[in-house]
Parts: sequence; structure tokens; C-alpha cells
Amino acid sequence: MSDSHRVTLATEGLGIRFGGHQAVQDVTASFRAGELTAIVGPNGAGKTTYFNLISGQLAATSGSVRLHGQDVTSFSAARRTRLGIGRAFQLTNLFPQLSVQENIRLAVQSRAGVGMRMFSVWSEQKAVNQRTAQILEQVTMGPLRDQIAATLSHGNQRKLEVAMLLALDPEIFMFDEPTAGMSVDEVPVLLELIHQIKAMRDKTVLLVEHKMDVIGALADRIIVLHQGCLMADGDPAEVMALPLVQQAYLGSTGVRHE
Ligand SMILES: Nc1ncnc2c1ncn2[C@@H]1O[C@H](COP(=O)(O)OP(=O)(O)OP(=O)(O)O)[C@@H](O)[C@H]1O
Repeated sequence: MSDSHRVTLATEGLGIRFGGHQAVQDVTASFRAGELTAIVGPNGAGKTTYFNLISGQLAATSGSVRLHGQDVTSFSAARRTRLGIGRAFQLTNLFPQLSVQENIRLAVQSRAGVGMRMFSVWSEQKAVNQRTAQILEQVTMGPLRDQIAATLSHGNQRKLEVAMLLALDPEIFMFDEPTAGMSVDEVPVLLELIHQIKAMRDKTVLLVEHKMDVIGALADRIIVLHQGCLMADGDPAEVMALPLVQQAYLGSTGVRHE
């Protein structure tokens, strides 16, 4: 099997119960390098909870999460991050009082573990500076490098968050409604960034998304959750055409409920 199609992440019978409510139930799915999977479903279907179970923000009450076959279900979120599960949080990863450049620099340093080897501080700092400049350019935020993160527009804050995730260079990228709250003209740049990540071929991308145009532009595959259960999994066009999905996700009128 080529490297870009190997399974990197999998959930087996994954579930969580909150008191009497089974928010996610018996979800078995595997995700491959070079593939972007959109996770869709009506409000309250369990999409964010499924994400939380994968990234470790929530502890599963049944089933397992596997990274390259290793069972990481009992690992903390921080440990999963170190192993390569990277999640863009809705702006909670930013340091609001630092500049764009300083934010990215911190993420690059964190990835590189700078400071551990004093004898090579100079060359490490040079490498950090180069990588920071490269990411600033990639996310087209060069002109904003000295702006304080808290003063950025919402769209640019979301972009900075993706930039920081890029700097951390995880193997698994998880995005939960990355374009939420963005203005129409801010959306294409972010989609292009996610497209670039997918085009790296060795990254596995998971995307929780409501907007059909975003899904259409990016998804190789769609997973549908409904009342916590996996209802469909497959090719986007085929999955969205299923009567079951049309009814549950789009509603009988064909209009999605935001
Ligand atoms: N910490 C929690 N405690 C209790 N119930 C919870 C908790 N987190 C989520 N739930 C419940 O689990 C269900 C799934 O919620 P979740 O946020 O995962 O849905 P979602 O598909 O992401 O919805 P949306 O599209 O509205 O974001 C909901 O009924 C929600 O109320």
C-alpha cells in the first residue's frame, strides 16, 4: 500500500455516555494519510463529541482510538498531541497579547524543542526564524507579522490558528468548523490552506463542517453521524444522495438547519 493511503487513525466501537445520554455510540471508522474526511450531521449528532474523544478532551466510555495501531484511548490530550494528533481549537490556542510572528514562532519552537541543546542555540534559532518566515509566507500573513493577535480580525485569528497548527506539523489535522464566523471574503484563503495541507499527501485531515460548499470543495469522503451513531461513510456524492442522509441531514425540505 502506498504511503499516502495507509491508515493512520482509527476508532473502534467508540462511544461516550453522559449520564443517561449516549452522545456517541459504537463509531468504527478509519482514516488515511492524504485523505480529507468531512464529518457531518444535524445539530447535536455528536460530531464535536467524536472529535473530543479522538483528541482526548473527553475520555471514552466504550471502544478505542488507535494511532498507527497503538491504542491511545487512555492517553491525555497533551500526550496525543505529542504523538501527532493536532487540533485547531476555536481560537483558544492563540496568545492574544503576542504578535502574529511571536505566536507562530512559539509554535515552531515547541515543535523543535528549542532550548534543549545549548551548544547549538545559534543554528536552532536560525532554523526557527526560517521556519517562522516560511509559515508567515504560506499563510500570507507577512504584512501582519507585527500585529498583536487580539487586534486581528476574526478571520485572521482563525488563519493564525491554522498557521500555528502548521508550525506544530502534526500528522493528523482536525478542524471543527474552521470557517465559522468568517466573512465571505475570508473563507477562500482558509480553504486554500486546508487544501494545501491535504495536498501534502502524508497528512490525515478530519473536518467537522456544516457548509455544503466547504465540504464539496475539500472532502474526499464523508462520514455522517446521526444521534451519535455512524449512519453513512463513503464517497461524498454517494453519501449525500442517500435518502436516509437527505432526510436526516438536509431535512425533508432540503434546507439544512444551522
Ligand atoms: N459534556 C457534556 N455533557 C453532557 N452532554 C453533552 C456534553 N457534550 C455534549 N453533550 C451532548 O451530546 C450530544 C452531542 O453533542 P455535540 O456537540 O457533539 O453535537 P454536534 O454534532 O457537534 O452538534 P453541533 O452541530 O450543534 O455542533 C448533544 O446532545 C449534547 O447536548
